[in-house]
Amino acid sequence: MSSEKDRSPRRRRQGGLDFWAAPLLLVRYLGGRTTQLLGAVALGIAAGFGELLSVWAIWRVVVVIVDGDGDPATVWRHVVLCGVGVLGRAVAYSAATALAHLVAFHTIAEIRLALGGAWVRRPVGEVRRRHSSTAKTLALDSCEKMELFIAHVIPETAAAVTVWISVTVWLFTVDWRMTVAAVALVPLAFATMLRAIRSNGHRMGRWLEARTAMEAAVLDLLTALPVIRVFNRTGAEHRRTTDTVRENARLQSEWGAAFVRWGSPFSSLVASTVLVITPVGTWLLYTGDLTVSGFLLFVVIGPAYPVPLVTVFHRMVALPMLAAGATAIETELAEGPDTGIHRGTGAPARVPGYLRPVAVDFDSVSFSHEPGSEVLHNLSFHVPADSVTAIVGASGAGKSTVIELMAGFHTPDSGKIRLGGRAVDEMEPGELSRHVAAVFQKPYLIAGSIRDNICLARPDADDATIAAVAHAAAVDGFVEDLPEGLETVLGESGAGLSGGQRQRIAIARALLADRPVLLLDEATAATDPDNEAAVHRGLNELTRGRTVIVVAHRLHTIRHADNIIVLDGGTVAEQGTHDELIARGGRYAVLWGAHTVPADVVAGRAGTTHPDHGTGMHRGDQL
Ligand SMILES: Nc1ncnc2c1ncn2[C@@H]1O[C@H](COP(=O)(O)OP(=O)(O)OP(=O)(O)O)[C@@H](O)[C@H]1O
Repeated sequence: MSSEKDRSPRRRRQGGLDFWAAPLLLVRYLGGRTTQLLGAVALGIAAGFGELLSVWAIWRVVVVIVDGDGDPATVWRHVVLCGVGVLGRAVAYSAATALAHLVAFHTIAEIRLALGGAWVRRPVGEVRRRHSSTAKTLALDSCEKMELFIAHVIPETAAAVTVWISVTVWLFTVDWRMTVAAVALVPLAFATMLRAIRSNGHRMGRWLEARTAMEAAVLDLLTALPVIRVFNRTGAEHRRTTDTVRENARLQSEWGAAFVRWGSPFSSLVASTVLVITPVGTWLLYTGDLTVSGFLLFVVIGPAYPVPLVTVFHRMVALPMLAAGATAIETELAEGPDTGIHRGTGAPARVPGYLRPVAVDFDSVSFSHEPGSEVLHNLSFHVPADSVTAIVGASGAGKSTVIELMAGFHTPDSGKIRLGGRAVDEMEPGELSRHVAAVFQKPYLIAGSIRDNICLARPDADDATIAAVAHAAAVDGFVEDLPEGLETVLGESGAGLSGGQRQRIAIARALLADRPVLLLDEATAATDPDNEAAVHRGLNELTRGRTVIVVAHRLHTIRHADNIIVLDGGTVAEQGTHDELIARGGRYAVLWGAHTVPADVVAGRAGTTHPDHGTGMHRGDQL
C-alpha cells in the first residue's frame, strides 16, 4: 500500500543513492526565488546560443570564402555577428552565474537555518549524542555541494542540452547523414559516463561516513591535546587520527579507480566524433552528395558542439556526493521526534503562578539514555514551591539525568514531570524555559561579549539591572579589571576566564533570567578555592525565593537543604533533612562519612576539623 512513508528519503534511496534528494531539497527551500532560478536558466541558454551564433558566423565566413564570391561586406557582417555572439555569451553567462549563485546562497542559508531549527527543537540529549563533526559535515560540506548543483549544474545543463538539441536539429537540416555520423558516438559516450557515476553510487555513503570520522578524529585530537600530552597518549591518539585519514584516502582511491574505468572511455568517445565524421564526409564528398562547405561545417562544429555537455557531465561526477549529502540533510530534517515539551495542547502560554516559585513533581518517571538500559525507574518525588531540595547519591545514580529531564533535555519514557501541577509535556513551546533556569558544572558560554552571555535570556535588560545581577554574582569584581569591561568578547567557550569567573557569569545569567525554578548541577564542583566564596555568594542570592533542585557531590554545600533525596540506582533510597538522614544511619550517613573522612585527613593536617570552611551554600538566611 502506498503511504506517506513510501516517499520518505529512506524508502526512495533503498538499493543505492537517492538522486532525487538534491532537487527535492532545492524545491523545498527555494522559497520565492523560482523566477530568479528560471531567469538564470534562461540566461544560461542565451549564453549557449551566443556561443552558437559566433560559431555559425565563422562557418558562414568560411562558406563565403570557399563557396561564394568572397564579398568583403558579407565577410565583415559575419565577423561582426561573431563578435556579437562572443560578447552576448560573455554577458549572458556572467548574469546567469551571478543570478544562480544568489539563488544558491539564499537556498543554502534556508537549509542551514532549517537544520539549526531542527537541532534547537530536538531534545538536547539526542543532539549531544552526535559528534560535532556530523553537524559540521551536514551544515557546511553537504550544503556547499548544493551550491554546485544550483549555481552550476542546473543552468549549465539547461544551456548545454538546449544548445545541443538545437544544433543537432540545425545540422540535420543541412545533412542528415553527417548529423547521424556526428552524434553516433554521443549516446555511447554518455552511457559510459552514467556508468561511471553509478559505479561509485554505493561508495558515497561510506565515503561521507569516513570523512566525518576523519574530521571527528582530528577535532578530538585538537580538543584533547593537553590531556593527551600529559598522559602521554600522543602516539595512540595520533594513530587513531592517522587510521581515519588513511581509510579516507583508501576510499577515495577506490572511488577514483572505479570512476576512471568508465570516465576515460567517455572522454575518448567524445573526442572520437571526428573519426566518424571525417570518413563519412569524405565518402559523401567523393560521391558528390556533400559540398566542401557542408563538410567543413561538420568538421568544425561536429566535434565542438557536444563540449558544453561534456563540461556538464564532468560536473556530474560530484552528483553521488551531492546526493549522499542531500539525503543526509533530508534525513536529519525529517528524523527524530520534536522535543516532547513543545507538543502543546492549546493551554495558555502563561500559566497561573508564572514567575512565582512552583512545586516540582516527578511522578513515576522512567528513563533510559540508550534503549534497553533504564537509568531511572519509576522515580517519584515532590519538591515544594520555594524550597531547596538536594539530590545526592553515588556516581551513576542518575542525579544529572534528573536535572536534564527537568530542563527538558530529554522526554521520559514513561511517567510525568509536573511544574506547578502542569505536565511538562503538555506545555506550550517555550513555557518550560520561561519557568526554569539552570547552572551547570560546565558553564556553557556563547560566542560574544560578557554582556551577551549575561543577557542571554533577556537581551533587552537595561544597564542598571545588568549591573545589579553582575554585582550579586560577583562578576563585577573581575570585569572591572578588563579593559573592555562587560563588552569584553570571550574566546571560544569562555577561553581567557577562570572556571570560577565563567561560573559567576552563568550565575549572573540565571539571576537575570529570573526563573521561578532553579536547577544547579554540580554548580560549584569546578570552582577554584579563590573563587569559591564569590560563587557561593552568587548562588545564595540566586536561590532566594525560588524552587531549587541542586545536585552536589560536596555534601557540605547542601547540608542545609530543606530536603535531601538520596538516589541509588535510579530510585529514591531515602530522603529527609541532613540531621534526619544522619540520625537514620542509612545510605546518606555512609556518603557523609565517606565525604568527611578524606577531608578530615586534609583538614587535620591543616589544623582544622571540618570540611566546610564556611563556603557552603546558604539560601538567603535559611540555607
Ligand atoms: N548521554 C548519555 N548516554 C548514555 N548513558 C548515559 C548518558 N548520560 C548518563 N548516562 C548513564 O546514565 C547513568 C546515570 O548517569 P548520571 O550522569 O545521571 O549519573 P550521576 O548520578 O549524575 O553521576 P555523576 O555523579 O558521576 O555525575 C549512568 O550509568 C551513565 O553512564
